[in-house]
Amino acid sequence: MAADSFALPPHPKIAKGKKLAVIILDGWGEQVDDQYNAIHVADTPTMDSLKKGRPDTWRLVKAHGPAVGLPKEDDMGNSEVGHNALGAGRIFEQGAGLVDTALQTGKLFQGEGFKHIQGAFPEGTLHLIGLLSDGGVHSRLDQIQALIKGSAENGAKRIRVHFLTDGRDVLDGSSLYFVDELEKTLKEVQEATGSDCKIASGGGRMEVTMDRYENDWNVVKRGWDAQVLGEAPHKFKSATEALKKLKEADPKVNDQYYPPFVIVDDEGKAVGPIVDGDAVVTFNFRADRMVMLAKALEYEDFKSFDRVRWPKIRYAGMLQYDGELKLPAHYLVSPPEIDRTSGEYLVHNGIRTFACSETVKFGHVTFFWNGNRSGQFSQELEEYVEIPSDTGITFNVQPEMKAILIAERTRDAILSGKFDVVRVNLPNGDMVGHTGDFHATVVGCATADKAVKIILDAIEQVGGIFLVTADHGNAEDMVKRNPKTAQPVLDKNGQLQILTSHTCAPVPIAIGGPGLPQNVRFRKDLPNGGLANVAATTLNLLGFEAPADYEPSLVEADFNEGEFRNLVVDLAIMFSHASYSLLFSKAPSF
Ligand SMILES: O=C(O)[C@H](O)COP(=O)(O)O
Ligand SMILES: [Mn+2]
Ligand SMILES: [Mn+2]
Repeated sequence: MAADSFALPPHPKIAKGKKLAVIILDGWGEQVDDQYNAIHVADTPTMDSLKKGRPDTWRLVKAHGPAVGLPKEDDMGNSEVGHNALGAGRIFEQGAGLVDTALQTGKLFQGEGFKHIQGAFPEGTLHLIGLLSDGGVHSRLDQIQALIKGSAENGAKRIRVHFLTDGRDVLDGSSLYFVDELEKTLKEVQEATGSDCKIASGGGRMEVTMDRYENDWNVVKRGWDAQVLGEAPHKFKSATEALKKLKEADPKVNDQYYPPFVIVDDEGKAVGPIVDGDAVVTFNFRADRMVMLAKALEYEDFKSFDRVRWPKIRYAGMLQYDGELKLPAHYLVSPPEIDRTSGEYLVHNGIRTFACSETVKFGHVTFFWNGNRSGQFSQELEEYVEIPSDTGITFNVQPEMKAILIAERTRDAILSGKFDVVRVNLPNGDMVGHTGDFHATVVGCATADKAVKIILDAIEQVGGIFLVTADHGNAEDMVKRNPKTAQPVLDKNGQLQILTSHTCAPVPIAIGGPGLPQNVRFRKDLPNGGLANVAATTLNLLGFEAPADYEPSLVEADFNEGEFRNLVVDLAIMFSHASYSLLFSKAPSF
């Protein structure tokens, strides 16, 4: 597309020139207000004040299922699809659905990526690495099963699976079930095709491999040692034995945090290290938590940790994870082509942008926001600030996270006058919510609310506009519920089942600030509005018309500000004429 076609016409009724703050509360949905809703229990005066009695400037938007490009209505939202929709202003079919289609049509096994790995099948082993659950956020069990089956049918003679247990997008403790299902599939495929299929290593997703945004390379190194080198502090004969024994040894260990382990044969030898001539597929479709491993597997020049051995392999991602870096070079399914994001439009229209979060969410307001593209569109017009996250602790230990620092940096950016728009992600509701620690999540939500206040105060000072929303639910529901009655479900011991995952709840969106023109309010004719409608909304608030193919803006302006000012002046003149006429007992002459 030619650069000038990025030029956006001015909005006919909303003037340019007001500073805009776009605040994303990560994992902050709207749900029944009971004692399991950490947002409800938390002290959140700022968010409460944006809602109460403000139907024109507060509403809910959809953040799950097809509204954000996911295959099914019961697919909970997540950060990738949520921020993609927020930034791109359109709904793209996301990785989950694209992989489904490629598997159903069989195209996955005919594409360039599969042909690439197939080259290793005659002599080498096919290794499959990724998250084992049916969460549907990073990967899905049924896709992994289809991939194993299809690979064996298409020539893979030896398959080794290196899995990561979940407990974050699904209930903690469910990993035993998923391992069982995986073992069944491996056995079935082995019997049906004669391929030698085994689990080779494992570990919990937060402890092994699935770090993101380079927060802690040790996580990836622990995985590398187990998956590639076949070395880990724990060795077992089977994955089921591993999960059971590790839990017995340390009852506090949970699915998210299992230490790395390798599966060994009767001689104690690892059954599946990755060696020269092998093929590797990282089967997560979601990018953020696979990029670091992809770099370790793919880059010759790599210094983030000592790989000890860098095997010469044929590697493919389930998808290409980074369109800008072209990482990895080979992939089984083409990623959604998220183009012409709102960030790109802004730089073409001279808007100066500040984006900020802490490491664990930094890529959300940059990489995901920009359509899974690393780097800035413009060095001159954009500044991206990353506040280092805590490492080596779970976020319930420090539930305040870096929210106040993010807010203070953003406040300073607003007051500096150097930016037209700031966008931030406040991580607490999500990151602390994922720990399942209710009280810590309450503290996290209260902190996020304080951070919102800091940013809103700065907007007040500069006469600007704010837009506060969220990317999906999490902290508003911390227990598993019966879908019909909404009552909490107890486990067989009569205990509440803690919900560590996201939800399908809608999320709030609020606009305001002294710069919000009095003629602007939320439309009432978009009851099904979702996150993809937010980009056009922000462009409007900056005084631009949104691109024609963007999902419609959530705001309407019933007359323009100039008209509004004229009306006020006319009324004032009328009033003074009337007073004058009355004073001199003459009939008003207008
Ligand atoms: O990766 C994670 O932390 C979870 O699977 C999903 O959380 P997010 O979508 O909020 O990042
Ligand atoms: Mn999120
Ligand atoms: Mn999350």
